[in-house]
Amino acid sequence: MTTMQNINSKNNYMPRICFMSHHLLRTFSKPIIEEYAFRAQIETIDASFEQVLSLANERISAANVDVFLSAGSNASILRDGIQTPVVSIDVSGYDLMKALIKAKEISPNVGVITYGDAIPSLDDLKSLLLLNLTQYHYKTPREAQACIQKLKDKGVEVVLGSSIIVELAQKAAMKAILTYSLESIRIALDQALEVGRVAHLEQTRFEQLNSVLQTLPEAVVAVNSQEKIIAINHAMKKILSVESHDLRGRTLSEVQPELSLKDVLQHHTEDEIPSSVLQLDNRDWVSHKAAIFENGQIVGAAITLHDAGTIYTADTKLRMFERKRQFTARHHFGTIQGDSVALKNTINKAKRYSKSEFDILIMGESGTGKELFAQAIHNESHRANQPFIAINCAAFPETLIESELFGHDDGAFTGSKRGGRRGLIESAHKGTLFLDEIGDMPLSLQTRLLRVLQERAITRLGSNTPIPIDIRVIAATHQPLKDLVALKQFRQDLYYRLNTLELRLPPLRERKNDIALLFNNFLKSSLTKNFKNHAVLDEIQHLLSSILNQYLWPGNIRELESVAKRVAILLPTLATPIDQNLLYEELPDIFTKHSISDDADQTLPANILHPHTSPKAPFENLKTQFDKATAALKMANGNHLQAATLLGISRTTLWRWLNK
Ligand SMILES: Nc1ncnc2c1ncn2[C@@H]1O[C@H](COP(=O)(O)OP(=O)(O)OP(=O)(O)O)[C@@H](O)[C@H]1O
Repeated sequence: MTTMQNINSKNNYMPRICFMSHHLLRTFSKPIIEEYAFRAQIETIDASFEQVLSLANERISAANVDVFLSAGSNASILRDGIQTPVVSIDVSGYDLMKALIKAKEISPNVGVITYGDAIPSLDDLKSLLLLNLTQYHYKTPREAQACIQKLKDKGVEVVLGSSIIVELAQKAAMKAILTYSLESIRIALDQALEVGRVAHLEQTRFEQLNSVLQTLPEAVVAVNSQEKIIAINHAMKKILSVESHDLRGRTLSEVQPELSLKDVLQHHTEDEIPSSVLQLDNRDWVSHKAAIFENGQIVGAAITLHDAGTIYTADTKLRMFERKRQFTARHHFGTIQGDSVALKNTINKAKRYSKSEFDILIMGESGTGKELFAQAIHNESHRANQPFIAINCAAFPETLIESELFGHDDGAFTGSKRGGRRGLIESAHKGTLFLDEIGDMPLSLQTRLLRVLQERAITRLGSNTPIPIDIRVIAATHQPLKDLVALKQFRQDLYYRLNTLELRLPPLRERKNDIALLFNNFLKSSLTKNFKNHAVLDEIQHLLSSILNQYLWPGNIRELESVAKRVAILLPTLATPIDQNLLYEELPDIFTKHSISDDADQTLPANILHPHTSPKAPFENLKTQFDKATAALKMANGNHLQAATLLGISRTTLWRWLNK
């Protein structure tokens, strides 16, 4: 029999209590249940032993119970079999005493039958109340029946116990007294109200979290400390091809051994567990496992699966985003540091060039700021709000640079993107195209580039249709392009086309006035915010000033910047007076004799002092680029930058030659 009492009020939540008891206890409790009808929704169900769990699970599945209220064996069965909280009606010492006194009025031969264990304190009451008291306990209905029989055989006339015992005793024509009191039932109901309220709050919180879990694109499943599934989202159910009801009471390892969380539960680690890749449902997944802790105790674990395909796509998008960022120029003339007349003149010239629409050729050694100037010119020009696209011609193999620059049409080559892809020249439409290391551009591409510059139209690879474009080209090189023209390595017509406006950037050794300023600025911006040792800072600036001035700076400002960074890392470890040996160790290039300009005329080949002279001597007799590169490296004692400078090529080109 079931009865649902009262309805729920939205503002004042009434916990849903399921009172599961033997019908005798229900009848006995009726007045109290009625008393609580306005404080809780109480459903009373008559059940005992084997029916208890299935009836309870029905309520749980229908999600209409917060707490179970039960007594004796029912309470114990429920506690063992379900996760929902269970409050039990307990027999107090006072209840027992009252029942025993009542029993004594009937007969001095009294039997007490309890569920589970015997009550040790009963023996004291025995002598106190002058009773002939026999105590038995049971676990199953059969044992309960056997206890009754044993008492009867002993001549016991009155039996105390739970409602099941009372019923069995009455059937055996014995007198019986229910040990529970109305007061104990009231106490249990009060407790159930509180537990039910808390359980409801927790359930609401769980449902909120669960609904968040359901919206996640990642597949998630969580287990308790016995690895039983406690939460799972749609994405995970789909991968496992299961429904929620298939999962009840099952461990994750049973459902899908590959996702087993037993290792996490056993290893008790709060450290991050490395992710791994697995295959399920014909797809690759990146899995993350983590333990769930509560007050320092491991209470469960969770596993998340990320679709590897989605990760690849996200990675590509991030790269695209990164690439887009490369399409903007950060620098302007204000960021170009230096007070030297040589630099000021160059800046003024560059500013004038910015206002014109002609293409520009920037010449200068590696690290003199060619890209910096190109960006500044772009930002000073009327194209400032349009794309600035930089491409390093030395960094790409010929085949790749062609499609990077010109783009391709659908099916232009194996693996070409469907729908085609626009190249960098097209992407620079309305803006500036910066072609760094133009001297390294293959001849075939020089021809195509010239056509683009003359016709102001671009034809993608695999297409015949020219697309009109409006770009300004700024090309840069550290190589003597005129010499390359003479050697027929650079097209003369392209050279004249590009150098309509020519900007020569002075190497650092030609503007020594700027060295200290640049070094100090780079040093300060590389120091950590909490570095406050001004004495060390002053001493290092003083110690290095003349050394830095004498050095040739083959890598120019880039090299100066990296020297400043190395010093910035060293500074926090130094104390005054500074141990100069530490400086020698950290900056061997700066301190080597070969680097000092006073000696340079005797010790270095001519082209390091006059970098725009031809790279031929002393390597012109060597046949292959590899031989030239290794010979230069040997001469530069393994220093790549110096070797590249000796050859008159960029470091990128040096690497390329070495890999040939
Ligand atoms: N005058 C300057 N003031 C501040 N920083 C500068 C200056 N000149 C160059 N730099 C810095 O030096 C580094 C090298 O500059 P950039 O890349 O423009 O040189 P580059 O001549 O294009 O070099 P490469 O030929 O090797 O490509 C960059 O970090 C740049 O910001």
